[in-house]
Amino acid sequence: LNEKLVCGYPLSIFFIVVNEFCERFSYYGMRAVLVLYFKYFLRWDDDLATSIYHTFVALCYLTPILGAIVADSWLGKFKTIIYLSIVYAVGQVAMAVSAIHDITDSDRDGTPDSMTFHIVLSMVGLFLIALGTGGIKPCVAAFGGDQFGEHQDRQRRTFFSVFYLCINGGSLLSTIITPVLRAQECGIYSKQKCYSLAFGVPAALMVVALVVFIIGSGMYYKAEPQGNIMLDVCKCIGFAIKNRYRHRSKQYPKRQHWMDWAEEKYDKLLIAQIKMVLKVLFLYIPLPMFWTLFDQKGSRWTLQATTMDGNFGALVIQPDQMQTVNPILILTLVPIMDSLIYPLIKKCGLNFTSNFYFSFILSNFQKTLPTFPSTSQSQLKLLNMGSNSVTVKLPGNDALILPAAQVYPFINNCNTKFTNLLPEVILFKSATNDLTSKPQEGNNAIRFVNGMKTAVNVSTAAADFGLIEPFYYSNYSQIKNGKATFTLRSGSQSCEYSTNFGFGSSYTFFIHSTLVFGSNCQDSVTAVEDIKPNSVHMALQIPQYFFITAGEVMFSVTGLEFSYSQAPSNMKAVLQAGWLFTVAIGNFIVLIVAELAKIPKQWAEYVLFASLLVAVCVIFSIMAYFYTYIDPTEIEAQFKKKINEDDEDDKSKPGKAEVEMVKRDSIKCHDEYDKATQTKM
Ligand SMILES: NCC(=O)N[C@@H](CCC(N)=O)C(=O)O
Repeated sequence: LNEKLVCGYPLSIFFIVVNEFCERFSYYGMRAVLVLYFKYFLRWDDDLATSIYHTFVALCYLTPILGAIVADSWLGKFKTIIYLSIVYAVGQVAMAVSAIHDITDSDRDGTPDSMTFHIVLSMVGLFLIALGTGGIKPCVAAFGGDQFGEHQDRQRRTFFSVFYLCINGGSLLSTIITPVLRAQECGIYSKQKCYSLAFGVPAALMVVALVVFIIGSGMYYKAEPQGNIMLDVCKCIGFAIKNRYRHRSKQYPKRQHWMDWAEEKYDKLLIAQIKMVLKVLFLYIPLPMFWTLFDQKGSRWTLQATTMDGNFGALVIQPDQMQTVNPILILTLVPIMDSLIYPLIKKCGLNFTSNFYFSFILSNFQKTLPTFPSTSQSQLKLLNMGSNSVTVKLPGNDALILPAAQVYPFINNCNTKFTNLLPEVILFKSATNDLTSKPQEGNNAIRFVNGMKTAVNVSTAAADFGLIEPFYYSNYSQIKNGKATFTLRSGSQSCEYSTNFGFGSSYTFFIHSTLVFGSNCQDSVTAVEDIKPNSVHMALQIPQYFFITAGEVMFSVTGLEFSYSQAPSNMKAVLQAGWLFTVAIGNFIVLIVAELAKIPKQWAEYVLFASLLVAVCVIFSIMAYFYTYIDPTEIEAQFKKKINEDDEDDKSKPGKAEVEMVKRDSIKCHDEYDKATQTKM
């Protein structure tokens, strides 16, 4: 092993953790703006955007198997990391290029003319990123673990904690930075939201990650790959199953483990190693449920945040920025757990090496949306633009008294026709122009209705509503939260109207016929609330972030180290990939339950997930109780020693009796393995 030590730690791990920091910056930075890119750049709807997003995340956690097989069986971890990092960086560059709208904007109107080009290039980019990020992920963690000697167990545990901190440091920074970059405007012919920059910076960070990793090259301990181990494993398992089936009759004595049926053909060391791996993989079965809940931060929880109030006083938080709570909590909780809680638990004599905590989903639902018409209905709004109340009689309905400057929402069957309304009563048919969902990104959707006999121009610093004809209305414009001042103009005369906005509301502003330009027009505009502003504060999401992150710290950091320490030497990356595979399954569950099953009530979906997690938690606790810790290095050393001794004996006294003895010894050694794994945790 590498002997260059700093404070008892190999110097090489410095390059590995910096590489991980940059790589995670690249991954999470790109992921933070991905759904918005699908929605606003590629113009996909919510469902398609969410489905492709979760499919991509799931793919990123499926490809570790590929990377691990290549690393453990063929190229070794070092070369696999280098080659796949190049693939990864190319993918990130492809994403950045796919987001340059000018490439296909031949008419220079600000929108791409060939969406197919952008879709194809971004899908190719995402595929390469999934291959790269997933492929190197199990290799980097295991490669870091490889840098420690047998006597450095404590340092290796600390390494995995620091490794996790770097993951979250990178993710925290990028989740803050890339949404800011995305919000900038850039372009050659026309200025648009700068997704290319938001993808370009992660691409640059991936190149930095690769360069840092290469700089450390001379300092790493590089374990040699040990042949096509996965093929051997599959063949060995296949043979054991076949052999067991062939000897299913009662006349054959039972063996301790079904894998022992491979003994006739396969090396006992390989069989023992497969047993170690299978034992751990069996323990992983309930784990995807944790990731099912965990990975909804990026979708369901962010969508929930769009319906909440993000005003934290001096700070206004955007819905997608709430995700940064997770890395912030990780950066705080990991040091507290490592330096305080775990040592305290150890002092109390409790064994707490394998933890699995469930989190509670605090589902806060809000009724800020009005009742919208069903598909067989239409919604009408009656606006009285006059200065006196009027009585309106609609066919088949009682007479309505409509006060001055008021709106009356009215649901009716599509086919009813209304005629002969008073000139000052304006009729809106909502199917064509009313907003029926919360405005995006916590913005407010605003429109104006002109009740004057002259055309009025309305504008603010952020939006231009254009010239509104008499008794007509403008399109909706998006206004951010806070105070907005609208300038109302007719010819050379103007006046100003100011009001405050919260998050996620929709208003129709009526300009009265009595408005006099040149004076204060504050009293001559009436605001009618179509959709209430978000009333539940985003801070209420913090407890749910806290619980899920506390669960993550106890479960995921230890799980990473557990997967390394319990894996045989030739399958370290493979077991890391098995661990990551549970994340992929978790995301597929989200895809199936949340996206395809479409449970109508969101609270019912949350309750379903939380109940499943409680059940899984109980099952996992029982499984973990019966799990016995092993020391793969020691077991492998015992086997190797025995094999060497047998070889020596074979050389000096070849003969049938000796061969039998070797066979017996081998079986004894195998029994020792079984005994060694009987001790409970
Ligand atoms: N806080 C998220 C995080 O740290 N994620 C890690 C680990 C994921 C895992 N399944 O181990 C990451 O590497 O992104």
